[in-house]
Amino acid sequence: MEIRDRKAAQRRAGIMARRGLPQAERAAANAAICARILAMPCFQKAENLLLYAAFGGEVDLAVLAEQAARLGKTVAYPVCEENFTLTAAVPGLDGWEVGAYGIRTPVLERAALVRPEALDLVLVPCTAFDAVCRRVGMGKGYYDRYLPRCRNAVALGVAFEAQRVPEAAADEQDWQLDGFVTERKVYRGTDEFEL
Ligand SMILES: Nc1nc2c(c(=O)[nH]1)N(C=O)[C@@H](CNc1ccc(C(=O)N[C@@H](CCC(=O)O)C(=O)O)cc1)CN2
Ligand SMILES: Nc1ncnc2c1ncn2[C@@H]1O[C@H](COP(=O)(O)OP(=O)(O)OP(=O)(O)O)[C@@H](O)[C@H]1O
Repeated sequence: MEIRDRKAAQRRAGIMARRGLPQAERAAANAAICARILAMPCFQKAENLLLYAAFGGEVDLAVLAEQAARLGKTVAYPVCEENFTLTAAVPGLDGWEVGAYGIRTPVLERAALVRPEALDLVLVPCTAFDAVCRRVGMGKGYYDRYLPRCRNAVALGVAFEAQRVPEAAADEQDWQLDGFVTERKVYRGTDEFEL
């Protein structure tokens, strides 16, 4: 099978897997993942974070966002712009709308922007991943284009164990993540940073 087709199949299966988690299991896994990230040096040291607003059964990082704000960290969210680029935006007062793909998104006009080089930690959603931290996303390449610009940030994938596959269908363009966090453990992708 072509890599493109394997990717599409893993994407479909991963979306089904993350949506199919029973409510109680999902809640427990979300809590465990947030607790795990909270304990990581790469989170504790980070001043500027890029999170995401969960949709389609993704790991929900709301508890982590709350704690990060309480700790005085800057918490930005991705906004989809032209040519599949992302902008990191910190929502202002009354600063949310339903944006591209039906995802809750900061209103750019009321947001403070964070430059990609200023980010210390990027939490990356996925549809499927593997133990060496290859990632399959939603298929538009937003993060593959954006992560190389975040040259000072730890890129940490976030997923449920149910989304893990033996070998993710990644290609040359797919950005290698520094690690992946699930409810079970932290997987290490590179040794560039302390996680
Ligand atoms: N929470 C969250 N925010 C994010 C992302 C993400 O994966 N999760 N993104 C990460 O890139 C960007 C948005 N990328 C997206 C790309 C495609 C589709 C989408 O729904 N595509 C198809 C259907 C996909 C399918 O079911 O196979 C469509 O357009 O209909 C959604 C988001 C930026 N924000
Ligand atoms: N760094 C890049 N520069 C330009 N185009 C890219 C880059 N990375 C990926 N693309 C293109 O984007 C499209 C989608 O890529 P891919 O299937 O890897 O997305 P994905 O990683 O699953 O999605 P996402 O990052 O949005 O969650 C492909 O056509 C690919 O060629």
